[in-house]
Amino acid sequence: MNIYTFQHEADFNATGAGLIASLLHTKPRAVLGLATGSSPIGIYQRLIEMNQKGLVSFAKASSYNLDEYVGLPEGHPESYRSFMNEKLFNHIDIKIENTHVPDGNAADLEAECQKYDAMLEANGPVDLQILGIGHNGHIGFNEPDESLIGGTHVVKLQEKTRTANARFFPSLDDVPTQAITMGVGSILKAKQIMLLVRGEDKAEIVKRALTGPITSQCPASLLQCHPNVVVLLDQGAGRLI
Ligand SMILES: O=P(O)(O)OC[C@H]1O[C@](O)(CO)[C@@H](O)[C@@H]1O
Repeated sequence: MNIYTFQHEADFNATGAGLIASLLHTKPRAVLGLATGSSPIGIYQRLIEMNQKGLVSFAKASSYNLDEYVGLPEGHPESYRSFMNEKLFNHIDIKIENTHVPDGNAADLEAECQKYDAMLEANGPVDLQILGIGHNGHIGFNEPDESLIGGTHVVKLQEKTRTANARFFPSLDDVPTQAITMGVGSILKAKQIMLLVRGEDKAEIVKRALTGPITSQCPASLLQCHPNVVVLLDQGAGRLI
């Protein structure tokens, strides 16, 4: 595992964007595993700038997002599809039909999960999976539990997760209680994983995940088992490493 701690936000973003861009240079048809959250936003912004200057192209690439809330109306500003369109897809040359986010409004959520896994199986493995981490150690929305699920599934969000995300909604009651998430098995199948973490409030969980015991009570600790993980931290998140 290669862990880098950055003093300056610009270097964090340039390194993350550079890794994605060099993958696309060597493999234009790369399959990208994408994440929402605040940590990748600057990297997406940088990729938009590079794409608009002709320094990188997504024209042949495809993407699979980690997760989506269940039950938000289509076009809701806080849905992860809206986030991705707004923060990245609408501004680069990726073909929107090659971008995939689980459908949290599917009439049959179980069938939607199976469909997502079948697509990943057919078009994967993911070349580069971007991840954030929750305060409780979740990756995607794989919450700490006695056991974890390998494939895409519907998950009940923990109160800690809903509270952390309440800042994006009018009130806690408006935060969905369920989500669809790729499972840890699918995440760990990626050829390379880039974990992005910013903020002092994540320092404890970063330390537990990267140096503590490997346990389902901290899903991000499973990353210690993966052969090709790069971790980008800002100074706050890397304070205890
Ligand atoms: O990037 P941030 O703001 O630390 O947030 C990370 C969060 O985003 C997600 O990646 C969203 O899918 C979650 O796994 C995690 O809760």
